Amino acid sequence: MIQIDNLVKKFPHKTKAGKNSEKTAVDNLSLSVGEGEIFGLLGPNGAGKTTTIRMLTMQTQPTGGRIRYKDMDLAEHAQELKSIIGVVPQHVNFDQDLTVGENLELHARLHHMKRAERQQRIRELLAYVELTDVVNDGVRRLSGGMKRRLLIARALLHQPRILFMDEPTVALDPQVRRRIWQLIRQMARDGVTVFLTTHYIEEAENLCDRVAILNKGRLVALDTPQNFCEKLGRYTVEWDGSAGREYQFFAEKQAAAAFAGQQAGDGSILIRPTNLEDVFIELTGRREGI
Ligand SMILES: Nc1ncnc2c1ncn2[C@@H]1O[C@H](COP(=O)(O)OP(=O)(O)OP(=O)(O)O)[C@@H](O)[C@H]1O
Repeated sequence: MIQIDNLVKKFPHKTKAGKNSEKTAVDNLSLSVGEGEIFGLLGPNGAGKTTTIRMLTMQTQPTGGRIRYKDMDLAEHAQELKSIIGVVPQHVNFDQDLTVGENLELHARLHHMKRAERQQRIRELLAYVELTDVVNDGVRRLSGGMKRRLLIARALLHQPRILFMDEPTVALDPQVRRRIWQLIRQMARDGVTVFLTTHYIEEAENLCDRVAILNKGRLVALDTPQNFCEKLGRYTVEWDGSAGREYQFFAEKQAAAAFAGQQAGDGSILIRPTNLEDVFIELTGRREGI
């Protein structure tokens, strides 16, 4: 569905000495995403996630490389391919003076949808994201979670086959986040391919079929959350070492237990299932600022 080959984005940059230079935000990224998949791009701040999504959604030109949707080159078929993609931006960008319904109406008109089709689709989508009751409310009055759901409804109006979501649950509380996850899973079941960025490891682990870990613009690893954990070792032993918390990974529970047993008397020792955060830390070396 999505094929990315050797994608590069460089920005002009001034060095500390004031010299003109270039900064590579996305460095030779190649990956592919299948139809109906929920694919996550996970990385710390500045990893290049937003820049990648901006290239994939034609908001900025790549410096190099190739993007294809359904075997069609994005650079050659931009107009045609625009109709199959939807975008949920990181920041809420509605017209704040309009109601929920008016915002959707405006967007549908921009997509040249006919009146009857517009009305039906808006009704369907408001029901889908459970916002029917607030159709006549001004968007200013919506909660953060409602605004996110409205962004999703707006992005789905023209029935895109691929939905790009940049940090879909940033700054939402855990309950609202889970509600959005349900909605994303539902969309994937309905056949929409979802490509999202996140810096929440829990989001990638719970929601994504496959996860690409990006660090400093480079693809560090790509796999299913389950395979990532199995490759590292399904069991983690952690304890307070001389240099802070230390971790060791084991494929078998008995081996983890035997290792922990050798440290008898250390009250800080813990055996638990390995999670994607352990994988992320091993691969990026980052324990904070994810
Ligand atoms: N328009 C721009 N001009 C110059 N540098 C840029 C521009 N946009 C992004 N960058 C740089 O490119 C790198 C990647 O930024 P990007 O926003 O893609 O990262 P990110 O992974 O989305 O981070 P975050 O989680 O903070 O949103 C950063 O070093 C950033 O400073």
